[in-house]
Amino acid sequence: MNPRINPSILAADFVNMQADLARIATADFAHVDVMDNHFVPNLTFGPQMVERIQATSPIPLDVHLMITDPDRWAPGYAELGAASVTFHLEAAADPVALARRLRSIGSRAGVAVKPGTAGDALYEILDEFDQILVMTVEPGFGGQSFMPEMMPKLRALREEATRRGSDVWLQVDGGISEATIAQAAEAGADTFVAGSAVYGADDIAAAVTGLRQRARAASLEG
Ligand SMILES: O=C(CO)[C@H](O)[C@H](O)COP(=O)(O)O
Repeated sequence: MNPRINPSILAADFVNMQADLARIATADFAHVDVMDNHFVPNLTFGPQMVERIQATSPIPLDVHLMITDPDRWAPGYAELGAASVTFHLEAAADPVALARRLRSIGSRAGVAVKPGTAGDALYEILDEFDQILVMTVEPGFGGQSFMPEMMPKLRALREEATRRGSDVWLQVDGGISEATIAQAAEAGADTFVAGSAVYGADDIAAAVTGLRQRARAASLEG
């Protein structure tokens, strides 16, 4: 497994975004949290800002939409050129139609599930997605504690993907650090979002490398 490390720019300095994007150039994707203060009780930014981030980022964008009515808004983020667009299963009226639309625009289609949402709702529609995001905190804020109780859901999704011969990426987001990443890797995650653990480090490139190494070692053992 070649783990992907996606720093969450929720932990970046919003008024020095260009510099903070440059600091994560050795990572795989910049994870961009779009929050609308409806689906989650926090507000970040919308398409105008994401368009500028897309133009400025040295690495592709992994957009995570924590918004209501993604059926209406998600395609616009794919049209901006985001490499992946992930919407929440809980918010989408027609997840399959939306995933197909995102793929038709040229973006990877992702679906996210909150901690209280079961993963098995996705089994029958796994092939419609390029990545599944298992939230390991309640979405809305950075700096929260990792929820190890999400690992059975992640493990079951990995087993189901393997059983179906699916190459879907399994992503985790929330509380990922050097102390927690191994658990998620052992349970089957291959893509790791980390905000505080990356932007809070003195040496960001070393933090990205450290997370990658830990995930790779754990996935080999797991
Ligand atoms: O989606 C998110 C919050 O909803 C963030 O991406 C996530 O919380 C990352 O922050 P940290 O690594 O500090 O937990």
